[in-house]
Amino acid sequence: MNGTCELKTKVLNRTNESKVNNVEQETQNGQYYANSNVYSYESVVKIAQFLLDRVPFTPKIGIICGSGMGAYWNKGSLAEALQNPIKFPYEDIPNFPISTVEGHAGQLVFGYLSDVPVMCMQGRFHYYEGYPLWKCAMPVRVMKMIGVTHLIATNAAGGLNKTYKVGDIMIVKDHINMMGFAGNNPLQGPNEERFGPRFPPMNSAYNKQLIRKAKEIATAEGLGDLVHDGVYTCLGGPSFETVAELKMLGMLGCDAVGMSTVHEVITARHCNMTVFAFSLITNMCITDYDCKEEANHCEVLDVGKLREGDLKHFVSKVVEYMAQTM
Ligand SMILES: O=P(O)(O)O[C@H]1O[C@H](CO)[C@@H](O)[C@H]1O
Ligand SMILES: Nc1nc2[nH]cnc2c(=O)[nH]1
Repeated sequence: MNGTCELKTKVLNRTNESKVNNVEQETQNGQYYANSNVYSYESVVKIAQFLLDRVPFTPKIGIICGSGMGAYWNKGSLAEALQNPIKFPYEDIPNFPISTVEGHAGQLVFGYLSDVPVMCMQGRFHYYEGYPLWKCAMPVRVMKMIGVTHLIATNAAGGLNKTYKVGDIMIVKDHINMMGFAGNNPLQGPNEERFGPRFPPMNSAYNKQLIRKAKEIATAEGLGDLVHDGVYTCLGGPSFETVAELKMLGMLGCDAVGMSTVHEVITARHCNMTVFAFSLITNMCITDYDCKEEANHCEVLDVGKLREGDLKHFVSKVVEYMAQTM
């Protein structure tokens, strides 16, 4: 595998400061909230318009590729499989953050999956990269402004549920917003009603019909043994969890743990997108003090590579089904 576990040379200091300042200036209006989103509604529309001006179709399905699933060296990966792709490196999109994590190529790709137009984030943004949650989730709003109604969020996660195995797929049926417990939420700050309501409900965040159908698809495609549904939780990272933390998360009812997705889903539901999400279980969480193994990002990327064919096939079928229901 090319480039496994070498930190990208593109690091935060390549962020275009003047671009970021533009957004801040548009939104300050004499009031600045340190913890709140500096992307005004208009600035998100502008980003969407920049992309719409350059793409001859408008996708209704948006996909976020998890670690290893959107790596540029994984030629068989989901993002690399889009037909007739039009690619936008993040640094070329006005006011967009950049990806700094190995396994996240750092580009938006528009193209066709099973003849259905989609847009795909080949690389997402994480809190531990230094981005606030509202910035990590901002591209979801761009998707919405482009016309996306259905979000597929994928991630790599550690398996807490003892019945899971490395390489399994956990369809997310619910999440526990641990960062929210600590008062951190992507919707913090003044609410922009044009995106959604001040107090969005989350009890039906993950579409039940899609969960049911995805399980049927998995069975029909011979992936039934790999697929579970469960509860995902996101911690801030970048450190992996201690044994005590993992034991606690298990007791709380978490089946898988990662460092993403929850803030994207909250933002998507806030603007009324239909959400489907799944985790690729890339490692089993270590809850035994005598275990000599340690969690590591190489393993996460390697399992993404191993499962790329199955995941591409699974997502293509889910996309086909979604397109029929629109
Ligand atoms: O959630 P994604 O981006 O798939 O990646 C997961 O894998 C990385 C750790 O190996 C972390 O970024 C964690 O969030
Ligand atoms: N927090 C966390 N994120 C992950 N991403 C992939 N595996 C893991 C894990 O074990 N813990």
